[in-house]
Amino acid sequence: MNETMLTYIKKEQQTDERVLFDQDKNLKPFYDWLKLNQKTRWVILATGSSANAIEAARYYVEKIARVHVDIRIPFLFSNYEQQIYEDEVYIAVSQSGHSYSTIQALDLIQAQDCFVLTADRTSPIAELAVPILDIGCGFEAVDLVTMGFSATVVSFMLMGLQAARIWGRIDEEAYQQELQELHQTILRIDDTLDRCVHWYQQNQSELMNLQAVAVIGYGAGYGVAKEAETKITETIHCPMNGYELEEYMHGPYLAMHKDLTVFFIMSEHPALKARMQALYEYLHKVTPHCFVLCEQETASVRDLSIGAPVDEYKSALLYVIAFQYLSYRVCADCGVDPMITPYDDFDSVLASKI
Ligand SMILES: N[C@@H]1[C@@H](O)[C@H](O)[C@@H](COP(=O)(O)O)O[C@@H]1O
Repeated sequence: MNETMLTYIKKEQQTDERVLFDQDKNLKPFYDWLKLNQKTRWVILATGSSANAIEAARYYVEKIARVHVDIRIPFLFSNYEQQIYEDEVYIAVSQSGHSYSTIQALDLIQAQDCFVLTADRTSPIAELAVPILDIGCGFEAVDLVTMGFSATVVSFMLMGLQAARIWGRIDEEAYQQELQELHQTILRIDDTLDRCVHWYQQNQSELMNLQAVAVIGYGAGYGVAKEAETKITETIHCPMNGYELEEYMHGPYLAMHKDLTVFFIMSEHPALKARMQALYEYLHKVTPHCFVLCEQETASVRDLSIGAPVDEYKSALLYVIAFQYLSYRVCADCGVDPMITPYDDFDSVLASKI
């Protein structure tokens, strides 16, 4: 049987559990480095889903380890931002290890603290003389990655959590509790997928006919919105943007119209959730195609509930499944194979992947 995106969405829970259990082996060079260094400016070089995954995990890492995470676009870094600062540690993230711009940017950083986080130790990025950190998810045959996104989120959160532990930001008890909470969140992935399947079925005819899409989030939900943008654009090919809540209110709202479908990621943050609710009240008078993603069960079949409270900072692991499944299912229902595109030669002609 051919593998599809769904094959890998279904593997997320067990894979993330493995990432958790294997962290000391897979992330060892970074943990060893943490014992000798205390650099608090973490520069990430990543593109596409890898950058989105770091965006989804960054606020957790920044909060628990008290570091600053700076996600840079590799091509801009290589061509315009070549200053290398001694107080920074550089982490290039590429699941496949084939993204040319990320490899090129990493190659420019010499004699500095740097690491590569990849799922393939034999890939071109792993050939650079840089310590390798393993995402630990193994090979994902479907390029439209889902399992690897989730595993990258977990890996980066663990890197932050270990920094907090090793640097004494938290004690052993707090570390164990965090680890357990992360595990409990991972153990809800399969249930969340079941909820997404049910939600999709209830709204199938509407979700199959997306004209234009906006996904709005804040905090970790912003990373989810950006990954939704990547995934929906790569698969369904409809006009699509992922926005941060307040940024949406500074211009993009002017492009709203009655055929726009809007997804509101309402993770638990007292002030921002209320602000998102206010935006929802306004937008849903303009377009009937509004969908809310939240913790609690509601009376509306349009709302996708993840069923129980989750730490806002860990919530991306659950909310992202809605957009992964949506991307897969709309293609399946429309009889489209997202792996087949008229632009199969793009990567080789433009050499964006090597
Ligand atoms: N179309 C793919 C994206 O889906 C992927 O997210 C990105 C980064 O890939 P990697 O994490 O392997 O560097 O590369 C391409 O742009």
